Amino acid sequence: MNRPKIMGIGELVWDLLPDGRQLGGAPVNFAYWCNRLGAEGYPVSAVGSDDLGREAFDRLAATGLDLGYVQRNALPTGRVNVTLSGNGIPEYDIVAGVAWDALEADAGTLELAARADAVCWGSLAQRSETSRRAIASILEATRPECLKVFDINIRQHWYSREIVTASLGQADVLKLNEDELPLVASLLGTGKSGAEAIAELVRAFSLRYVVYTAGADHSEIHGAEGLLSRIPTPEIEVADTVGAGDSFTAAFITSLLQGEPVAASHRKAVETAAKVCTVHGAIPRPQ
Ligand SMILES: OC[C@H]1O[C@](O)(CO)[C@@H](O)[C@@H]1O
Repeated sequence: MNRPKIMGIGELVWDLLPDGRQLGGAPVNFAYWCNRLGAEGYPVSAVGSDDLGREAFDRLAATGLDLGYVQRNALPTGRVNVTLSGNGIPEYDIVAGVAWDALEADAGTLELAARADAVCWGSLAQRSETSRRAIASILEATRPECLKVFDINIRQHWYSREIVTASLGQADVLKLNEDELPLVASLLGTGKSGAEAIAELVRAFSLRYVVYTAGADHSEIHGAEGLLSRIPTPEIEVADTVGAGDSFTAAFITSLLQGEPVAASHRKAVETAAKVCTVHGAIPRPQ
């Protein structure tokens, strides 16, 4: 099987969960799952020169990920206070002014971008102008055939109409969930909801796919022809849902690039996300 090169660009954080800290950050979770499912997954992020940064490196290195694109700078390593509701749904309090807010598009990263088969980014890492510019430069360095995946991952108030529309304009694939869809529809002033809002996004931004997850209910893949696949979410014992969406996107994209059809890639995504929900945190602790 071929090993597509897939980059996850943006935040790297320690998720401070009620039962301890876990590595996280959507792009890192994404890269981890791409790698685990048979792609070459590359996290592109930054940590500080502090103890948490060193520990993040050690923990990620133990997973076998290539950390050659994780930068180090003088800011503190990212941290997120995570509280969980009764059914394991997280709420995030994301510390600002941290290492991944100063991401740079260095020569090595641009060179990797020029060879990448897919790149994935979100809205949160674009909260700082520096990282927003770096992400734009990395996207610009990709080949036309590189699949551009915007996993919107709206967190707290860290998004804007400008960031969302600019990223949608770059994307081939959009991933969003049931809370994010109405938010995006209202940001863009479409006045539409549900499947109509998705169809409008596909049309307005010439998207190849919209990957839509509705938590414990179901998920859908949409294309220019409309609904392509719909799968009910399996019933499982949920530890927490942290990182479930990131692993969903990773499995869908990896499978597609490995040549699987949309429906099979969607099934793989559903299975992978279900697995992530049964463990605490986004990246399982090494055994
Ligand atoms: O990336 C922001 C937050 O979202 C997650 O990636 C889960 O999707 C967490 O690991 C992180 O704290």
